[in-house]
Amino acid sequence: MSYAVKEMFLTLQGEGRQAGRRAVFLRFAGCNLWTGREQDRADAVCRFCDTDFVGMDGTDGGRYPDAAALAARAAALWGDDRAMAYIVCTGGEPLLQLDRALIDALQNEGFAVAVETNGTIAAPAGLDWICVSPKAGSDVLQRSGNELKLVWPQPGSDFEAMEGWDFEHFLIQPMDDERGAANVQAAIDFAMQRPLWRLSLQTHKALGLR
Ligand SMILES: C[S@@+](CC[C@H](N)C(=O)[O-])C[C@H]1O[C@@H](n2cnc3c(N)ncnc32)[C@H](O)[C@@H]1O
Ligand SMILES: Nc1nc2[nH]cc(C(=O)O)c2c(=O)[nH]1
Ligand code: SF4
Ligand SMILES: [Mg+2]
Repeated sequence: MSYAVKEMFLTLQGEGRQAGRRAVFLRFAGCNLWTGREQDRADAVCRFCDTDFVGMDGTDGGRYPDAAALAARAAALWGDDRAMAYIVCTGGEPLLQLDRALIDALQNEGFAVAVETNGTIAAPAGLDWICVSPKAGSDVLQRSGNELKLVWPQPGSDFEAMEGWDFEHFLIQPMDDERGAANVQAAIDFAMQRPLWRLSLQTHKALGLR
């Protein structure tokens, strides 16, 4: 199978329980909850997305013909010492494309393979780290994983039901939009009221990292 990739780059994971970890980011093109076009945002299921995932025009973007070719380029971005090699598959919605063949190829290059998903598509077997970020108004099929990261505030999110899902970590992350500091305060209030949940900040934005 071929893969449509928006961009790939080396940075630090900015969010969640792996924040601060050196990581290759593999951003797939396309999402099932928004076209990515601004004129469609108001009618989308997911309306707060902070990411351009349209097309294949970013750094190291393009259509990769097979899993081995994509994994080889990711490995070149990481460098030669693969002892702690870590790749975050994101998007867009990575589970539209990430399959067992690509997970195997990435692991053969020495990567631990993480995914950032909206949870509407069940994850393939073999992943090393699963982050599910539910979107209000969508049906979450993937109810297990390593971390559940809820962007807040999101009216209509059933966070009490989520607390019964099978995750190691529950994170509450302020929505980055024009309300800015009010959303940060809302997330702080949430974490203060519900000790199961920890605050997750998008540290890469504050630090000027990609
Ligand atoms: C761009 S999404 C791509 C992966 C997948 N489609 C998903 O939604 O999880 C990566 C992460 O950024 C989060 N995110 C997107 N827009 C955001 C925003 N405006 N503020 C805070 N987090 C946001 C998502 O919830 C998700 O956890
Ligand atoms: N540094 C950095 N950390 C991130 N964590 C999740 C991201 C994403 O867009 O999925 C992201 C991103 O785009 N950059
Ligand atoms: S599901 Fe993820 S990639 Fe898709 S629009 Fe929402 S935040 Fe963006
Ligand atoms: Mg991002």
